[in-house]
Amino acid sequence: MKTLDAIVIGAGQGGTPLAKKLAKAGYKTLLVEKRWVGGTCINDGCTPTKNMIAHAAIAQRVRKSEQWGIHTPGMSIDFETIWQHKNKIVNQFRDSSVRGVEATEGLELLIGEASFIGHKAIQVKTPDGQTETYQAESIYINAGARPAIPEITGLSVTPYLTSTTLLELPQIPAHLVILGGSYIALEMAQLFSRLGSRVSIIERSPYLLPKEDADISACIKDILRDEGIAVYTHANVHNVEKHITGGVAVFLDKKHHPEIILGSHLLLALGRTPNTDTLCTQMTRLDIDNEGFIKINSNLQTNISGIYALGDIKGGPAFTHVSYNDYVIILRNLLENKGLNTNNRIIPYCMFTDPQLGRVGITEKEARTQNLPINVYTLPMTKVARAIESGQTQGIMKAVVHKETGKILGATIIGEQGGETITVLQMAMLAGMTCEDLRYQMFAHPLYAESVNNLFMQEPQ
Ligand SMILES: Cc1cc2nc3c(=O)[nH]c(=O)nc-3n(C[C@H](O)[C@H](O)[C@H](O)COP(=O)(O)OP(=O)(O)OC[C@H]3O[C@@H](n4cnc5c(N)ncnc54)[C@H](O)[C@@H]3O)c2cc1C
Ligand SMILES: NC(=O)c1ccc[n+]([C@@H]2O[C@H](COP(=O)([O-])OP(=O)(O)OC[C@H]3O[C@@H](n4cnc5c(N)ncnc54)[C@H](O)[C@@H]3O)[C@@H](O)[C@H]2O)c1
Repeated sequence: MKTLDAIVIGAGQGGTPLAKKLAKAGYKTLLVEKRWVGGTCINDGCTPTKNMIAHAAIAQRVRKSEQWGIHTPGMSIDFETIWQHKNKIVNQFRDSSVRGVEATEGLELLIGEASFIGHKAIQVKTPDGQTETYQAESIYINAGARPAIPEITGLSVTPYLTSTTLLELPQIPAHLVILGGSYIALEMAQLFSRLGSRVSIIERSPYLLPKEDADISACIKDILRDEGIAVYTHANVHNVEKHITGGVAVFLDKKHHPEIILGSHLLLALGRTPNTDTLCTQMTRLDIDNEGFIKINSNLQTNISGIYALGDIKGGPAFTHVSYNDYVIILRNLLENKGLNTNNRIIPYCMFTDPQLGRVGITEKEARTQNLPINVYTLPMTKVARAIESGQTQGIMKAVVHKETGKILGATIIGEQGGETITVLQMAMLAGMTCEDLRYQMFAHPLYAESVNNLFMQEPQ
């Protein structure tokens, strides 16, 4: 068994930079990756979807161009070019990550699947069928998650796609039926609808995006329906089956929905399952929760001293920037003794529908559940100068503010550039600024950010 200073399992968004920095700091480090360097974000997540979303946005602009006096008759979509462009960008990002790893002295990259075989010891099964064994005092687990495939009657004999396999499909589905109504579902729904698919979304909860406030979910639902996407909420899937036409049939329980939805393709967007099962975490007695996520403390340390977990595999908000920030915490604590932790991290995110949904901090319903004294400010995009000038008036700005301190607890912006504009509020939260400070702050005119003044000039509820 080979002994190293550090082993990083999974070349995801936290693991890759961590492995490089550990090696640069003089730790003899092994980075084990079972598939592709870059993990979900680069290969199956953010990069390919955001590239395809950019293509779809152009299609939509052209479609709507006539309203602006620009005539573009004869528009058509060449999916092969879109698909190849997406693949090119993904390969470019992946290759650049591989080059970065390979150029790092003291870092060994091993392609293969790691699993624990004992306390701080792993085996790696390589693609050529060999098995190698390693041990290290420090082990960092960044093995991520994969699409969840829950038990649904008939699913085992029905063809289905996941977010990963949908991106590998070299054609536009005629009718994409999506189970789930959260981030993956909504981004994919609008993307493929704009490229020409008919799209139906089936969400079990009463609202799309069940974690968001009901007014925010309703706003997103209206936007998607306006584009011709069928949305069924509060809809229970009874069973699915392969249809005689070669497509799929989804049978619903709910009385006020059609009993059967027929589509050409079925996409499961029902959350993600942590990759702890294949890691054999019991061999090193790691604490795992009921859903399979690794339990960690606020320093990202597991129950075993020297073993850390970062990114999606530890549960909590599953975003690339969270995984990256986990790496920053671990590294700076190790090398700079900073004493950083995950407590009170202000976590932003952006759903890349068009318009975007930018979010930071807590929602109104979370604040009310915690019995916090709050003021809620809202401003529809129809009152934002920049939005009116640009013809992008769908959406809403919303902020939850502590009644006594005036500090911002959370905010949501559905709007063109919503993800960028929410960052203004995130920075204000980090700086401890109050809504009073922002009400009178000077921003360049006529940016979307300028509407932060107007948001806090509204009468709060
Ligand atoms: C379709 C889609 C779109 C998304 N869009 C966004 C977005 O716009 N913005 C955003 O912030 N987030 C987005 N996400 C979420 C984001 O991709 C993840 O939160 C992020 O990639 C998590 O990174 P990670 O570091 O935890 O792990 P991952 O990136 O998942 O990396 C884990 C790596 O570990 C490897 N691995 C697993 N098991 C083993 C093993 N036993 N041995 C060796 N290697 C192993 C895997 O092959 C993988 O490469 C999206 C996700 C999806 C699916
Ligand atoms: N822009 C972004 O940052 C971005 C984009 C895509 C994905 N992501 C990340 O990927 C993760 C996974 O996304 P996701 O959308 O798959 O999962 P999710 O866990 O966010 O949502 C799953 C949805 O499926 C619904 N559902 C569950 N079972 C169902 C059933 N049987 N029938 C109908 N609906 C059902 C749930 O109510 C929920 O709305 C997210 O947590 C997110 O952090 C981020």
